[in-house]
Amino acid sequence: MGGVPTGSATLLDGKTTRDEIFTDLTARVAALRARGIAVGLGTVLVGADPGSATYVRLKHSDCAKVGIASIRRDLPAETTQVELHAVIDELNADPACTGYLVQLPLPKQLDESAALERIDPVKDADGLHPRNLGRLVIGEDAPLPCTPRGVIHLLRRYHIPLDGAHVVIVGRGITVGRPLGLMLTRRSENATVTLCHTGTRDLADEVRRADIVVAAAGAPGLITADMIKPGAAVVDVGAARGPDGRVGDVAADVADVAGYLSPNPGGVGPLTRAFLLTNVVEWAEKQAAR
Ligand SMILES: Nc1nc2c(c(=O)[nH]1)N[C@@H](CN(C=O)c1ccc(C(=O)N[C@@H](CCC(=O)O)C(=O)O)cc1)CN2
Repeated sequence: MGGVPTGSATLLDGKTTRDEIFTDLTARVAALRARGIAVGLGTVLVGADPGSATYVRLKHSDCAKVGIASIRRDLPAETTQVELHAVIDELNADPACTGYLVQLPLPKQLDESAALERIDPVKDADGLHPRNLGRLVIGEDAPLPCTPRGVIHLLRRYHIPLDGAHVVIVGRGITVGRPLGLMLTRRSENATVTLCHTGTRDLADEVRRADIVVAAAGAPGLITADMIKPGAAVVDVGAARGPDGRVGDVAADVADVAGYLSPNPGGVGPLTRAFLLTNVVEWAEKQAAR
């Protein structure tokens, strides 16, 4: 589970793909700066979850690489909803912060939906504000959630056909499964999607029909080799944390059956970060064009 697969599948290399995106973003940020337009990404991290702390740290080091200013708000685990909303209001009002995110998950005492709704939708770097998710549902322009953007970009980068493909997504969360299903069924992607979850009966039968499997359940080892159609593309977005770090949903022997497989780490994770920066740069470019 997780790590670099050793079977015959072609690896979907997220790090190289991320570097390509960063090269492009660096030039676009410089072009904006030359026109006097600054781009600034903010993060709000509540508590000390080790996974979340790592992701936030990496997001800020990415900003430095492409020339985006970054603003950090790290709050204690016992932060109240009122205190969290005050920080969100502050970032909404800060002109140096052109886009930001609240790192999920939040500690149990906090209401995630209320926090996401409090973000100014034009500063929603993650595409998770209900107005922006609603715009995705009705096919209007909006910032798109970063991990689904990363999954689609990685599949396209390796020329894996989406048009007419049967994609089985395992996981119904708001950061991956639900928005990915909406994005893959747009006319531009034209895939057919089955959205599975922990309550799906005969999960193995559903997965076996897929040309492309996206595993985003956070259940280590859930997807095994016997569930994979030979030659299928398998994208592992699972993000459980084991004693040795991040652990994906896909068992190691899937690499012997799949045609393509994303490593985890080193697959979609780096692209989640790349598309976060892409969202803020795209927004700045749209503003500049108005
Ligand atoms: N506000 C949000 N919260 C969360 C999101 C999100 O899109 N917005 N998604 C996930 C976590 N996530 C983004 O924050 C994320 C996941 C993975 C990575 C990443 O770079 N992973 C690396 C390994 C990093 C490491 O552990 O050293 C990889 O897979 O190679 C970045 C961001 C939940 N929360």
